[in-house]
Amino acid sequence: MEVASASAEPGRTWNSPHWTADDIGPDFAPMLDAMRVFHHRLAGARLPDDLTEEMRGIFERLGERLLEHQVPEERQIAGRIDIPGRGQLLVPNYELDAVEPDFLAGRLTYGRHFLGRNGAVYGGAIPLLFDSVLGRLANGPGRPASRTAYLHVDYRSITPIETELRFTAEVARQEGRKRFIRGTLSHGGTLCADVDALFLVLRPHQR
Ligand SMILES: CCCCC/C=C\C/C=C\C/C=C\C/C=C\CCCC(=O)SCCNC(=O)CCNC(=O)[C@H](O)C(C)(C)COP(=O)(O)OP(=O)(O)OC[C@H]1O[C@@H](n2cnc3c(N)ncnc32)[C@H](O)[C@@H]1OP(=O)(O)O
Repeated sequence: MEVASASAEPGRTWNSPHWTADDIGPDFAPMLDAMRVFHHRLAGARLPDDLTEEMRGIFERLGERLLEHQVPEERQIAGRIDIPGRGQLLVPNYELDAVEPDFLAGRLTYGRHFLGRNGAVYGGAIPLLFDSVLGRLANGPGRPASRTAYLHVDYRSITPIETELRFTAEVARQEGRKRFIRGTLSHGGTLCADVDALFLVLRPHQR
């Protein structure tokens, strides 16, 4: 496996380090998909004690096995690879339908893991999505790395779980180091939330 340095490279962009499917083996992405399904079912479950105990044992044993495979951030795969979900479990998985230099559009479904109350997505999971999608646009190909300075999210209507949602993100304008990006999240014709964000291109000493 070739090891690229994410943090020491001044011109790094969205895709650096550039891990490929060869770096993860055939089972990594399906294993994460299984974990996602597990998260949703766990959030929706009332567990009997014997199953809780069995699961605790399994997780403790698997957690122990992961210890010997810990790597420094520069070699981390999670969140650094261009596969659906970017190889991590923090941000809800989404699919991109349109990828242009100044515009992205896509779809996602928040599962039960992201439930707040009454069938609605937990509010904080929405800026999480926006930071990821808008951050991806802000740090797109040919753009030097930038960091979120603010995300202003307005919740316009309840965002339902287990329902396909659509999002957009577009570069509104660029002023020097400042990239102003806005986005929307909708359900059918209903706007669920929108966002105005500022990303600041990093100065040479910043990382
Ligand atoms: C955790 C770091 C991650 C870095 C990511 C880097 C690379 C990405 C590479 C690949 C991409 C991969 C994934 C992308 C996916 C998601 C992206 C997520 C990105 C994040 O999730 S990242 C974590 C959250 N993020 C922070 O942890 C920021 C903490 N913070 C700072 O690091 C500084 O605060 C900084 C750098 C923002 C600014 O500091 P600075 O010293 O460079 O700039 P300065 O203060 O001089 O401001 C210059 C001009 O911007 C105006 N300005 C500044 N801040 C403003 C604000 N909040 N509101 C309105 N205006 C503001 C000033 O008013 C001035 O304006 P003017 O020039 O007109 O006077």
